[in-house]
Amino acid sequence: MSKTLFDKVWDSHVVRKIDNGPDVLFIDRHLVHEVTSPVAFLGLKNRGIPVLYPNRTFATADHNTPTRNQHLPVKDPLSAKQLEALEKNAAEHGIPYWGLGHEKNGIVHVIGPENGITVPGATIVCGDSHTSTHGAFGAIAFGIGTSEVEMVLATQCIMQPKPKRMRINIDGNLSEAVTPKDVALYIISRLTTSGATGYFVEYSGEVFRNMSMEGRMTVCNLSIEMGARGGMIAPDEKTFEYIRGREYAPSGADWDTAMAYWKTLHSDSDAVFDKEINFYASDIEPMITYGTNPGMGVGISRTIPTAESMEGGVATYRKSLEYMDFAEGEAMIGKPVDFVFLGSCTNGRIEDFRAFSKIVRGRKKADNVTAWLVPGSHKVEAAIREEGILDILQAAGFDLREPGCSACLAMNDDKIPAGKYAVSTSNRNFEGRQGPGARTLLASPLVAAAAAITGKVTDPRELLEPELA
Ligand SMILES: CC(C)[C@H](C(=O)O)[C@@H](O)C(=O)O
Ligand code: SF4
Repeated sequence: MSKTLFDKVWDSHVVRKIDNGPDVLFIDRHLVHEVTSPVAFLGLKNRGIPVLYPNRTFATADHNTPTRNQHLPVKDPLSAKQLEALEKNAAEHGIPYWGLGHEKNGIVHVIGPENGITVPGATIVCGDSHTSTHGAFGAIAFGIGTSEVEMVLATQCIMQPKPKRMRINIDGNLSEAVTPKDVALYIISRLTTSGATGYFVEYSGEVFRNMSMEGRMTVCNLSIEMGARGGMIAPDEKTFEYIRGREYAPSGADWDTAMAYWKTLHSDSDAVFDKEINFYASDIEPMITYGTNPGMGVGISRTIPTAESMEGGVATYRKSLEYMDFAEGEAMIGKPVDFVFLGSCTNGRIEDFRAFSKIVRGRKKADNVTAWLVPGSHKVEAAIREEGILDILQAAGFDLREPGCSACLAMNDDKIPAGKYAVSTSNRNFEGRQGPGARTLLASPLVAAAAAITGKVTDPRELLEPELA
């Protein structure tokens, strides 16, 4: 029988089917961070249960971590406590732990792929919603709650109702300065933040085939922001090349066995989806959000939609604009910007720093902008130095911080002050997300770089050298 990619991976991990209930799924890889794991470990302790497969579990510190002076003790007492708890729990259960300063440390969704933990056909969970990122490799990856983290630590299984299948197809070629982030923000603006609720999405078509692995990760990362349980892309040569030789990836004869399986991981030509959606690459321009959810995005050259043009939720819409201190019908171009944040599990990878540096090369940071450039991991940081990107950034008046989630959610020292506008490459623009009262404009690294140089919302196409576009 023909199957979708999602069905192939899901069905091969079902340990037991419960009548009229969820499936019990085997979980290949479990990623753990300091925020959602302490209570789960405590639960195990109280019940006297060990971690079943410590070697399928990987722990990193990312959310509560400072992005300056990581060699010094963490000042915030709550953060310090969370980090200590994770280190202690990992040591007690024999789980690899990559704490602050460790060469493999970084944001959980950046380090998984980087170290070859993320592979096609795997089931991957983490107590974190953006676990969907790992779907870029053709894995089924989704976020879970703390009680489920405990369940996975104890049994390496999870109970999950099977989501429905959606396919989003985009053919054609992306225009100049249109990045994977713009593709994702475009999809969410069209589907809304609940448009894929109850579904697991497969992205297909030329646009995703032509995308780098980093770009695919950005798109899958944002799947959760349209309500999807996760998103995935069929693995291809690019995927295999990315994984080959990474530390936790299969090697030798295991590589050949893995490849034989991975090559079967695509939706069969006559596979049936519960919902299919088609968009066209030529309709997408560099995007920016104007409101307080990731679905409130427009092409950067457009104006803020009027309340009348919104389908329902006018009161929420108006409240959102009030929070942003924006008015209906205003142009986005030219809006003043106080902060620029380049980083997060959405856009904190090397390709994002390359894109940012393309625009800032040979120019100067605007005086009115505070810029926080935060690599997603130490490996990204090392690549930024090795590729000479740091020199370009420094010459333009920027500096680099140390890896972590940083201003993506302000659970650490990096908080955007109340009332200030931040062009941010992260994934959420909810009220207070980047700090109490902070106002977030989600965008790509190119749009962020253009804002950092001009001090206002600027179309990146104006600043790109034609041959670099
Ligand atoms: C802290 C964590 C539970 C949270 C998540 O699940 O996504 C965070 O990573 C976020 O991005 O809001
Ligand atoms: S970078 Fe942001 S979205 Fe990603 S895991 Fe950290 S807080 Fe969550």
